[in-house]
Amino acid sequence: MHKYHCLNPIAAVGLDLFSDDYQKVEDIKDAEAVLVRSAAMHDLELPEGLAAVARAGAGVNNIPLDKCAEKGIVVFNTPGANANGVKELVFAGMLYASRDIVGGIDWCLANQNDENIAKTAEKQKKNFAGTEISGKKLGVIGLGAIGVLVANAATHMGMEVYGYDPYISVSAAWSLSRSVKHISNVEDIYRECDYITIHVPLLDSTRKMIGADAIAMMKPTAIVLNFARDLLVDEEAMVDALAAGKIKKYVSDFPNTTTVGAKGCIVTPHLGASTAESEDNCALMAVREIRDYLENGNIVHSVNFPDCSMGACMTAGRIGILHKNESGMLSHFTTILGNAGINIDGMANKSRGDYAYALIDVDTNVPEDVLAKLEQTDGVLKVRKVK
Ligand SMILES: NC(=O)c1ccc[n+]([C@@H]2O[C@H](COP(=O)([O-])OP(=O)(O)OC[C@H]3O[C@@H](n4cnc5c(N)ncnc54)[C@H](O)[C@@H]3O)[C@@H](O)[C@H]2O)c1
Ligand SMILES: O=C(O)[C@H](O)COP(=O)(O)O
Repeated sequence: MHKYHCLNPIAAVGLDLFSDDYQKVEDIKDAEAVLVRSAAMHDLELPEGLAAVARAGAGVNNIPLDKCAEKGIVVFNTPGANANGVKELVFAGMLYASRDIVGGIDWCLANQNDENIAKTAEKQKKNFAGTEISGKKLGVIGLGAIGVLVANAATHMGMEVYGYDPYISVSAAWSLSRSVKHISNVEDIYRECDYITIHVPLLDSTRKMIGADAIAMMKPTAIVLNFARDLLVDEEAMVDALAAGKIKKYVSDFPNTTTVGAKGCIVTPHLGASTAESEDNCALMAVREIRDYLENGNIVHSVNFPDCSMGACMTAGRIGILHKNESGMLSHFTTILGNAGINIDGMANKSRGDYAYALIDVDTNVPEDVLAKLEQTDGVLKVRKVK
């Protein structure tokens, strides 16, 4: 019986994919797999039996990836599964920032008891007027699952779109509209664009990527949208620039004491992926990833180990070895198995940065003492007997 624990509510349509061989447990200590959305895992004690964490979503800054890797815990996310939900909210943010829609709604509520509200509104509406997005320049920083959808949709809204992503994947590049202008210097976006939207992961290299210098380059009419993570932007500098009228609006999906209530800030409560469709897509993908790993040893969409897949096991046994990406590891494994008289039928070994994974199909059951020898090999993080 495989046991899983949910650190956040996960959509039922996903959990329903678990077969009768799976049991939901209330205590993480008992879990072989964990499903999580944005719950902070950095300070959690990770149980010895934990084999996999699936983030039902994109951002994994709430998960200690290296600590998990060192303990042989494979972390997955669900790339693209909530991208459309975010894309739609980005357009809502652009439109909300273009006219004072929030101020207008507030005005209507404040005047709800005015019998002449219809007439008064006609006089007051000029206070909430703004501009249109069609014909404006949009800069998209980060052209992954979300950035590509935003960029492409913006071209259909009549916007002139600039895209910046020095690490763009081949599949994202194929998906990107030919109308999107390729920008190789992000400063061109800061200087030229009316709307700037950021869609990069929060990493050490991207923290405060939009800093005071970048903000100083922007037009006084610029609108910045941040549906990625608040720490990507120097928000103190942003709030100062807004107060001084140096830029027009900052739209963020990440409420905090710096931005909520500050002049020019429109803040939503992390709603990007909070749609039925996104929640279902993420849950389905996350559960499939966990099942494929626990049942077949396959790693698909991991963020701390390489992807490595051999389909379903058709031989007598299969083992998965999570190990450091160091020389000589494979020869240790083959020697230990060979000395035990175990023939290797098939094998895949993939690496990613400091970590690697070997998936080995064998023609006989692998006994406990052989598994122990593999586990005791220097550089081995965890050995899993899949079959
Ligand atoms: N508001 C929400 O609810 C919500 C929902 C989903 C994702 N997100 C956030 O949005 C981020 C992006 O999501 P995604 O699904 O598009 O991820 P993704 O991995 O598909 O795309 C990220 C892109 O950023 C690019 N990138 C990385 N560093 C860069 C840099 N320095 N400059 C320019 N580009 C860079 C990568 O090459 C990649 O193409 C997530 O990491 C997450 O933090 C927020
Ligand atoms: O990175 C993500 O996928 C988003 O920030 C969504 O987070 P959530 O699943 O907590 O809504």
